[in-house]
Amino acid sequence: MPPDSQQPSPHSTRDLETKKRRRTPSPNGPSKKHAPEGQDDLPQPYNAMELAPAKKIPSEGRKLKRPGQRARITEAEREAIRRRQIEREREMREIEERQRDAERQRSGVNDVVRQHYNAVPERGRDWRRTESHIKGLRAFNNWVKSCVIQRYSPSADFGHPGSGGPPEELLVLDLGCGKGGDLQKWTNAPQPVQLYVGIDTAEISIDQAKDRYMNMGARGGRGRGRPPRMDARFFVMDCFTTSIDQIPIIQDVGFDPTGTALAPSRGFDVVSMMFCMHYAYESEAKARTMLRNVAGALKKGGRFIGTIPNSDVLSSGVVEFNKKMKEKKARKEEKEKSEQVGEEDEKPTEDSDKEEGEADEDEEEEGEAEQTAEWGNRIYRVRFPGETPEDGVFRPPYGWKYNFFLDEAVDQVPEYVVPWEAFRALAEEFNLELQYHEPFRGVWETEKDDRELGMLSERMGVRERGGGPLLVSEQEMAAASFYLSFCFYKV
Ligand SMILES: C[S@@+](CC[C@H](N)C(=O)[O-])C[C@H]1O[C@@H](n2cnc3c(N)ncnc32)[C@H](O)[C@@H]1O
Repeated sequence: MPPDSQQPSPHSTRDLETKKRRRTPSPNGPSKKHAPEGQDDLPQPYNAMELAPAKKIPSEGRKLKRPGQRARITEAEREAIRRRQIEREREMREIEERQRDAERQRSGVNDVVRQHYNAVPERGRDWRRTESHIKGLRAFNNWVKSCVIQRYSPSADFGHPGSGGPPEELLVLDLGCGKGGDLQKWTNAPQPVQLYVGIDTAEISIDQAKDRYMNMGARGGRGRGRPPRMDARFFVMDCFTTSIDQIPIIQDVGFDPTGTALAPSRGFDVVSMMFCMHYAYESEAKARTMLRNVAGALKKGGRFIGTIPNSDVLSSGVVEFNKKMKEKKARKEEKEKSEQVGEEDEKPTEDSDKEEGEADEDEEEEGEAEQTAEWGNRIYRVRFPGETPEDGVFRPPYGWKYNFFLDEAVDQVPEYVVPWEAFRALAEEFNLELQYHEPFRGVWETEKDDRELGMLSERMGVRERGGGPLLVSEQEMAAASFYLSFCFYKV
């Protein structure tokens, strides 16, 4: 509803604001025309004029309603009125804040994530490659995703000399596909893709993915000037609370609703989850629904590939933080003890109470004792809102929320730790067997000298041409090192 709408909601801030203004006399006194005597507190139809700035009120309207009244109010009374007004405004702000909190609780984490991704602007390929502050990181992350697609999307018999005939084309399901950033990578996959199905909870991202697909042919690649050969379909759905078999094409390809069937003969060849699965680790129910969707959609021998934050990095971060806090606490206790001994030895005088700067130091230590684990650099930041395990073992393995910030991309969105070993064990329940697991830095080390992937890193702007230096700064590399890539096989 536009701000000047005729019918504000009875609870809207605008309405509260209007009431507030009616009760608070303008410094120029009330205008007869706009606030007739005795009607200040009566409900009145909303009138945009009432909100007009006080300077528009004509000068004769400045007369006080009861001359002399002002003189009867003492300074103390005026101060009390001012304080009551401040107090009322504070209460109002608290009520509004509580309403917003309740709304956030009702709509849940998924809505926060959905709204965040819907709001991220699509700034185009050229901007991402030239203007972005984190173009090195973007290029590196995209290159790692390409490596995983190139290495792990082909079926086991693809390219084998004895297989004969044209290669079977892949059916690919991309969960949390976002704005379709991987579409081009799939059209360049070694084994051709017949069908790509992209699902995401953010409806605006899905619209942008559709546009991207429609414009792909025109921009180049295999389908230069024509729509790409790969067929693509897009759907909006929360894949962590809902079974994706509600989507007809998922049923058509083949879906096992338990996700645990052995050797299913129908299904997708590949399910991909890039930078997305960690949102499912809010609860066991969500993680299980997510894996049921993944495993239920895969046929025997199908690959589950993806990238997620590396729980080893998160564990080391919290261990280091808790160690530091423990050392500080010990130092503080030690200091307090020695002060007590000192106090017993000599009677304190006012002067000997505190040395210069001592109070500040104490306050600083106390403040830090209340801190929660947080680290990062100019590009990325991780902050746990609550306590974290001293030994770095996230137990139980669900619901370990942290807020994540990534320059230009993710603004304090809640994410959840995916404790690697627990995830691997859960995946096994769905007959998903681990094939590959590599932190991003390791992907660089092992693939940078590969003939094709090395060349690709140059074309994508990860390193300079001719095997030149990395175009990814140290800070960007630290942010990239937060992630790992994986591949499971459906048995
Ligand atoms: C960091 S983006 C990654 C997008 C894409 N996979 C990529 O690599 O460019 C994370 C995506 O996960 C999606 N997502 C988060 N929770 C989801 C859910 N419950 N169901 C489906 N998608 C979800 C978000 O909307 C967002 O588009």
